[in-house]
Amino acid sequence: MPKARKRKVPITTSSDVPSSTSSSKPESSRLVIRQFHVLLKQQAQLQRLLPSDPSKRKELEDVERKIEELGGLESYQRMSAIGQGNDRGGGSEKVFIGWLKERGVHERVVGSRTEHGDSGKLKDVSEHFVVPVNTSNSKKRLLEVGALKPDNYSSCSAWIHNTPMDLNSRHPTILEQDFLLLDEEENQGKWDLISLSLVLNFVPEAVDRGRMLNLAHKFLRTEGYLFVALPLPCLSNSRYLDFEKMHEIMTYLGFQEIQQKWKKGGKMVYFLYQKVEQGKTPPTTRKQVVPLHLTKKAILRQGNRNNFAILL
Ligand SMILES: C[S@@+](CC[C@H](N)C(=O)[O-])C[C@H]1O[C@@H](n2cnc3c(N)ncnc32)[C@H](O)[C@@H]1O
Repeated sequence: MPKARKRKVPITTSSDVPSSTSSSKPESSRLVIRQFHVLLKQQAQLQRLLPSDPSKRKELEDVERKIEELGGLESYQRMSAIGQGNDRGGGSEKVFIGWLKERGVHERVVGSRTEHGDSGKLKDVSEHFVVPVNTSNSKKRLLEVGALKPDNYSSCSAWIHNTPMDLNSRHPTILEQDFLLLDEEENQGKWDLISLSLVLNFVPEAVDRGRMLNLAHKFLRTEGYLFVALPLPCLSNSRYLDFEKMHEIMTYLGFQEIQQKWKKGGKMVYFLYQKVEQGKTPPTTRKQVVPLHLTKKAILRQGNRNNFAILL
């Protein structure tokens, strides 16, 4: 008898919508997270098709209804916060902070400036969010994209000025903002540190993930640090992305990989990148014409894989 084929379960997929989204069990939260990722991807695809194919409206409405039934972004964030504790033994900020300390970043801050402490060195970005303007010895300006909690970096407040941001703010001090829609001119070279922890895998379209990394490069000052955390299967078991390709994408964008952390059979992979000084980047890796193979999905591995990809 032929062997029954196991159904492929991509990293972002699950088959059933759980009947309740209020459970705090890790399996239940993972289920909601996966289901949510699938629906977001479907929503993005349908939104792209809708202008040329109005018949997609009904499908889009169905998908959006399912997102609502799952509890929307708020439910997803609640489940992610549970996952954050259960799967990783705490937030990934610990990894980022540890790496920054190893590099002595915390030692280069003179004094501990408060948000309003240096007159003339502050710039209003909104009514509530004040970010210090770049000075080499001032607190490091961190943009934490995808912040579920406002105080992830409070233990480093002497040397980090954090601006937590999310599509859906869960706290008055978290800026509600889509990173992809930030003003490019206003943010160019403005940040010392950017964190994209479990954010790239939330973004439904591969080209938007590439754009997110490109913007992160633009928004960092030269030699600034980018922290990226992803579920390990995004690299270890993707049809389209592996460690080598990730390295190629990041190098092309103008990042140097400084640290990498993951373990076999583990759930997460963490990277620390540094924005390479303009003059030091080899001319061939600068942003001229993007090599074709970085703009299209190319199969790297066959078999039972997920479809995670990043395209430039
Ligand atoms: C899985 S949670 C990650 C939370 C936390 N950073 C962690 O490591 O556990 C992903 C968060 O990223 C946010 N997010 C996704 N795309 C975003 C964007 N373009 N701009 C701002 N936030 C975004 C989502 O709203 C969600 O709250």
